[in-house]
Amino acid sequence: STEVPQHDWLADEQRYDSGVYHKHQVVMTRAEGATVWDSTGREYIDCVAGYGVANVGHSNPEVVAAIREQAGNLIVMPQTLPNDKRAEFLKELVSVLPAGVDRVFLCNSGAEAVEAAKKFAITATGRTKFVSMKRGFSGRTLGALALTWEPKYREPFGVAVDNEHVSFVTYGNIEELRAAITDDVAAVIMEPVQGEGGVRPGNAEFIREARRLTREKGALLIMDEIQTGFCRTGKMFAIEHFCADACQNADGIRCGCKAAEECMVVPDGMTLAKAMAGGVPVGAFAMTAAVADKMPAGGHGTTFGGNPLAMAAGVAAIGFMKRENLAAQAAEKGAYFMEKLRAIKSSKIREVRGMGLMIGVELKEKSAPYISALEHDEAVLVLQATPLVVRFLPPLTISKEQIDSVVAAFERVLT
Ligand SMILES: Cc1[nH+]cc(COP(=O)(O)O)c(CN[C@@H](CCC(=O)O)C(=O)O)c1O
Repeated sequence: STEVPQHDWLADEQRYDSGVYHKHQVVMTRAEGATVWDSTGREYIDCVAGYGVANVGHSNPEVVAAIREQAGNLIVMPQTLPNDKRAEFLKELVSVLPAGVDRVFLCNSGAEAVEAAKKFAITATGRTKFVSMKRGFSGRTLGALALTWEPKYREPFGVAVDNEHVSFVTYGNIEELRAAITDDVAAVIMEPVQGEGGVRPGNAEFIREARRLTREKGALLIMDEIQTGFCRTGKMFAIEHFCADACQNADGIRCGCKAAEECMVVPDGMTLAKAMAGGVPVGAFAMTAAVADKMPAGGHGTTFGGNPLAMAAGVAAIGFMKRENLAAQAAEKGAYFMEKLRAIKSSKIREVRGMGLMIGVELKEKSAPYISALEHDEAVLVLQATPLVVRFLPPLTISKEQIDSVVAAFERVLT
């Protein structure tokens, strides 16, 4: 049952929490697939999925079984001591990454992956400047925050956020990008589809030019696939949408199949996290050998990175994605979802945009009241992505019937 004894969990969480989060007045106790239940037994359709983490569905049975088995065998083992599950995960992950991006630093979150990316880029190039994107989001830790555009996230921390070494360019603007990549730039970092910044898909010309310019200038290209990765956008990784068609191999799950120097988009590094282990906290900076080999031994580290529990969950999650062809599901359901949203006749909608099941609806007014109405009146959970955008990040296992219910609910709250 999802109902828990009527202890006031909400009061306890609010009393002891740090206070950084705006707490919704609910207590979520169980989830399965794309459904969540609260402590009163109320059932929700979930288009939050833990901020785009539960791609394989909440409590995916294969992931749960893998966690159960591993928990009984071995939960912790630091990375100085090799482990079978970690080796299996690394092999499975590299099998779906672009060719040549086959050395991985394992950690426990997206921000940690970005922090690692910065350090590896510095040792790989001997440079310390970065180019990031306006409206980009890289994380909340101080190093990742310096690459994150939104001033309200950075301002409270003043000069502790190192803005001296970061320049921001308009996403998609090749001229600005060209001017920003000076000889002291270690790396350009960008999301193939900007998520928290309002669900803004990139375009092939910009991404290919970023690849060409960074190669020319001796800087790294780092693609942040923390939110777009693992089937979310209709491909295993979003950069595959921007490969030249000729580069797509038969099963389409792997780009960069050409030699790296020819490939138009294969990055020097990719930051990964969120859905990678089916919901268990995990992060990674995947990179080429040329980048990995320049980091001094012992130059970075993490206690929990590569722990056998997360690794076992990750092996199960990636296996599920491949076997269920989850990327194709996301592509098909995403097209269906966006078609239904575009069919809504409402003067409040400015634009429906996205890729696969990473969808944003930009309204002509603040989205917060509609997000709140969806939760309270319609039992549908959705996210914001800047003040005007409603963001839908459902589990990729969501059913067409659930999509229809979400669209009908959205239409009702807009009228
Ligand atoms: C592209 C991207 N990069 C890095 C991160 C940082 O990952 P982590 O350290 O594991 O949170 C996130 C989190 N994206 C969520 C931001 C949540 C927050 O406000 O903080 C999101 O898009 O909502 C991203 O979407």
